[in-house]
Order: sequence, then structure tokens, then C-alpha cells
Amino acid sequence: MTQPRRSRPPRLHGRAAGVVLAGGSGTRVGAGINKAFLSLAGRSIAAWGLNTLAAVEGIGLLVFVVRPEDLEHARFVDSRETDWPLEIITGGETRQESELFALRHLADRIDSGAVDTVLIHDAARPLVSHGLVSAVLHAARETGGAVPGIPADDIAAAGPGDSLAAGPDGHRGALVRVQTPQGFHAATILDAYEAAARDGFVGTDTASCAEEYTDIPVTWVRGEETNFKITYAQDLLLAQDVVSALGLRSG
Ligand SMILES: C[C@](O)(CO)[C@H](O)COP(=O)(O)O
Repeated sequence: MTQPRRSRPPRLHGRAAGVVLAGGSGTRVGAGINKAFLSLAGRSIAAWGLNTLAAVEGIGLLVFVVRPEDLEHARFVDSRETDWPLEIITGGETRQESELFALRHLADRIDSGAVDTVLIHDAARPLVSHGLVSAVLHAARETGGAVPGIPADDIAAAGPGDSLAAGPDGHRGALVRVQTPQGFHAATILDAYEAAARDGFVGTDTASCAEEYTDIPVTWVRGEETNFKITYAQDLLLAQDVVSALGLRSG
């Protein structure tokens, strides 16, 4: 059931921009529509992450990246499921291209200094916590780039180039399972994506492009097991269980 629409406070302050990516087909979940718009405890999967990012001090605007065929769904999320206005744009053929389009959408505000940091998040990770978004934002502001990660203790060894620069709890250089949101100094990551576009580079996530095209020592903060990505139908069932077990609500 959809929540009643609430009035939108004239809030958006802060120089960080949140970007939520729902530009893939998201069909492996097998529901016939993009998983980002499936319902999780009364709101779309995408709305959960959007509302969490919106609540974080320092995030001043939200860009929601969707496929052209999902624009109607996105407008519904904007008008009925989030309290803050979304800037809805259409993405590209790949994640890399969708990120590029989001950064270009912000380019004027990045150039003017109105946006200093960008946090890029998967719509398919609805249960990211306020604390984790905040931690990534703070770390990104300190170091230029930060991602959430969970040490992959079950993997025996990390080869050179497989690891991030530094992380918490003595896990420096450890191999980690990377999540989102991934936060970066805005002007640096915009330049990186423009350079990558010129080269035809296609990375797997924001950190991979940063590692290829910037000198930022991408650091990581401890991620959360509950911040898993919904890919298959069973992931949605798990998310529903987590929501009810932890008594979570969106917005
Ligand atoms: C960025 C990411 O969430 C890291 O785990 C993951 O690579 C996203 O994959 P997707 O196929 O672009 O959703």
C-alpha cells in the first residue's frame, strides 16, 4: 500500500549530491517490471534509498537516473513516495554511461562549487542506513573518494590491483566486497568520467573509474550486510524479512 503524500519541506541544503541509479533493466528478479519499482513494505525499492539519502545532513539534491520507459514510475516515486523533489534524468546503455549523464547533469553546479561531493548509489540497495551514507560522505570529503566495503574474509588472497587503498580496523589493503553509495570529490570524478568517455572505458562502478582516471586513494568504510543488492527474487524476500525483523520504515 502506498503511503499518503506528505508536504515537502523547503529543505535541500548541503553541497553533496546524491545520485540513485535505476537505469538497468532490473529484470532478473523475474517480476516483469524493473525491480527498482517493485514494492518493499509499501514503497518502491528505489524510494527506500532515495529517502535515506535525502535524510542525510549535507546532501542537498537528489538525481534519480532511470530508463526512458520507466519515467512514469519515476514520477510516481517523486510525487508519492519521497518527501524531497527528485531531479529525474534518463540514463545510458551502461552503468558507466548513466553515471556520466548524472555527472553532466550536475556539471554547472559542480563548476560553480554548488556541488562539491557526489554520492552514487544503486537503487537496488534499498536498506542502506543513514549512518552508512553519512560515513561515506564524511570519508569522501576527507580523502576525495570512499566506498563501503565488507572484508571478504572467505577469500584467501588479494592480488595487486584488487584492493582499495585503506580501510578501517587494520584491514588496510584487504580485499573487500564493495557496496554503494560511493562518494567522490565532484569535480575530480566528473573529469574522470569525461576522460573515460573519450577513451571508451567502461568500469564496473564509480570506484573503478576513479582508480583508472584519478590519483584519489579510494578508501573504504565498513559496509553493512543489510545493504545487499536485490538481484533475484529471493533477495526481495530477504529484504522483506529484514524490514520486518528490524522494524524498518522508509522516509
Ligand atoms: C557497484 C556495485 O553495487 C558494487 O557491488 C555493483 O558492481 C553494481 O552492479 P550492477 O550490475 O551495476 O547493479
